[in-house]
Amino acid sequence: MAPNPRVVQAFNAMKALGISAEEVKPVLAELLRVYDKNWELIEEDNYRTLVDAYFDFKEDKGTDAKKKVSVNFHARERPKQKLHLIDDDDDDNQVLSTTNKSSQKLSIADRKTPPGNSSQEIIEPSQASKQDSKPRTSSEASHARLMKVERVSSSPCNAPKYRKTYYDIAPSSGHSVDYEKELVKPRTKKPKLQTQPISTNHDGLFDASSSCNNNATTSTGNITIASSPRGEVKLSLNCNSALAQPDFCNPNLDTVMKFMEEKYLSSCMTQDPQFSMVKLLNGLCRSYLMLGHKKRSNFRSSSSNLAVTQDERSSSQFINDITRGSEKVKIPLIDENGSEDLPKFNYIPQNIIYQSANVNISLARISDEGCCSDCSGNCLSASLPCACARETGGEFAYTPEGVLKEEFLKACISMKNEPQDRHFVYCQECPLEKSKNEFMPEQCKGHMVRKFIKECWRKCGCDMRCGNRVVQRGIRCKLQVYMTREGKGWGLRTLEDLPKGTFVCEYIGEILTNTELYERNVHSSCSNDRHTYPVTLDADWGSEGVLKDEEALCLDATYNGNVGRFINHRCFDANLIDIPVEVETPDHHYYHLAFFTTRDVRANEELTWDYGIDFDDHDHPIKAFQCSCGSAFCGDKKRKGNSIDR
Ligand SMILES: C[S@@+](CC[C@H](N)C(=O)[O-])C[C@H]1O[C@@H](n2cnc3c(N)ncnc32)[C@H](O)[C@@H]1O
Repeated sequence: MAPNPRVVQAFNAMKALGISAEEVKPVLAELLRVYDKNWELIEEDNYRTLVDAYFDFKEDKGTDAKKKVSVNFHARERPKQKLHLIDDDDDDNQVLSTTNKSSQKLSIADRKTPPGNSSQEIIEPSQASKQDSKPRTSSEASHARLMKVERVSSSPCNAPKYRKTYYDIAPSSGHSVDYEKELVKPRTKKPKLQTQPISTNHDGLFDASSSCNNNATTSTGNITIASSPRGEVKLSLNCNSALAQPDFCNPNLDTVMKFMEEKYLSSCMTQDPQFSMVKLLNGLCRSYLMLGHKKRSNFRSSSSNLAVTQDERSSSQFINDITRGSEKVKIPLIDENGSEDLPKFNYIPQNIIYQSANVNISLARISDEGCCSDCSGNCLSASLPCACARETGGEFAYTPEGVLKEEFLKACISMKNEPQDRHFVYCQECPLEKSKNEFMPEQCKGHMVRKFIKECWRKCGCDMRCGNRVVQRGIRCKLQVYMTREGKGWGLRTLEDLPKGTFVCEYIGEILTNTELYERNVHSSCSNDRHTYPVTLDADWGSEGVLKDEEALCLDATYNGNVGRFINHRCFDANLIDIPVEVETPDHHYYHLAFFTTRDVRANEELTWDYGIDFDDHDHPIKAFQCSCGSAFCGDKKRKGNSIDR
């Protein structure tokens, strides 16, 4: 009978690797039995399954130890650039040092992990053939392979254990130097893996731009990705002592994976259109380092599904990104004392209508005079300001650098801090008063006239990079939510210097009618929540006749909001100012409320804005609180001081 051509081909493929048909035969027979004669599974990836099974078989039989295949990722002679195959003429049994001491890198074969160094590898593990289950299809088979991620170190702080992977790691030769291990090179022509070192910066950040950095033995933490032409992929994370502090222990790999899944798979991939592998690997590095720096990490889901890391010794709490990937920047939260409950709210990057608010967004409502359809590119670089600058007196509010123009900012600040009588308008029927007493409303107490910014929008001819589109492009600054020391609860600070006039964030929340807010407040008045989060959108209230209920709006960030909900109040000299911004609605019943810096703000300063509240007004939607803003101009302090004097 003519031999089965598939068998012949398999033998030929193995022969090319220096393995004889005699040796392959029993392995192939066993594979055919396990895979129900599914040749595709055996043939895919250039007979990878067969090769793996062969080596497993050899090892299980405990034949010649010298034939063990080992793969060296940390060799001193790490290939500096692209992939090579191991030279056929390489000496058998050549001993390679796995770790360059000066590089501080460790092989997974190291029995002892020196303090401050760690290495774990995520390796596509051994073939499914080693498992009992029989995959039915090729995709099931590869899925099975991918899903199984072996942990090199079984428990944090323990020395990594040897384990079988689809490449065996030769046992230590009993070298007396902890950092050095010997690996026996294969006698066979097993292709050497291509290693491509990818540097990380000192935050443990994966740096794609430096992925061509050939210096694989640099002492900075890095990720090494190795692959061979046969498709084997090995990802090795290295953290050096500069990154790992004394309390660093290898985090449990399952924990890192779970953390990654919660953080990235649920947020980045589903919500972030900018999701990329670089981001994911960045996250992996960060997560690994972060979790490693904690003696013990646990995950608990608050109502907002945020992954919280707690350090049990210092009881500090840390959330890597409260936005869950919904902003362009991550916004971490930290509570150094771990004394407070975590904020319970749902992060939303854009306002959302709760129920009855009438927010009429339609292109038809934007007149041709209300947009710049003839513009293109960047409106700020046109010789004459376009129609969108009309709202701000024929001049754009922004500079080409993207900050607010000095004069515009100055005017906004002075209207807020030194309001003149002419800066107030009075409603015929004030929605605020009406919600308090529908049948016998009191007289309107007045609403401050506000200067608006008007940004270009969808009907305009310019593009998204137009300098007159700042707020709509979202948060760009590095911010952090932290627990204040003055008893104000959570606060927001900047992690970088911010020039005067910089856009920081919007105040985002549910869009409620004033009546809805009032009812919400009545219902929640018995709750113990000491903080309140509403903002009235009353910039235009006095200028029209009588507003309908669904036109008198506010934003409530109590249950749904963005980072703006954490900005605390400061009397008079706050470093942020809230400015109304018209984007998609030409009427000013609804608008965006954007925060800009009032001066240069240094990194780590708390960001504050003046809520404009009257501490004597107990009916104000923002519940009165004892102000600890620390400002020399604190209205609450003055008020108390006066009442004591009296
Ligand atoms: C919009 S929230 C600000 C974030 C809030 N601190 C938190 O922990 O969620 C407003 C609440 O913060 C508190 N707050 C803000 N500024 C304050 C200040 N200067 N002094 C004391 N409490 C303040 C008040 O309880 C107020 O109702």
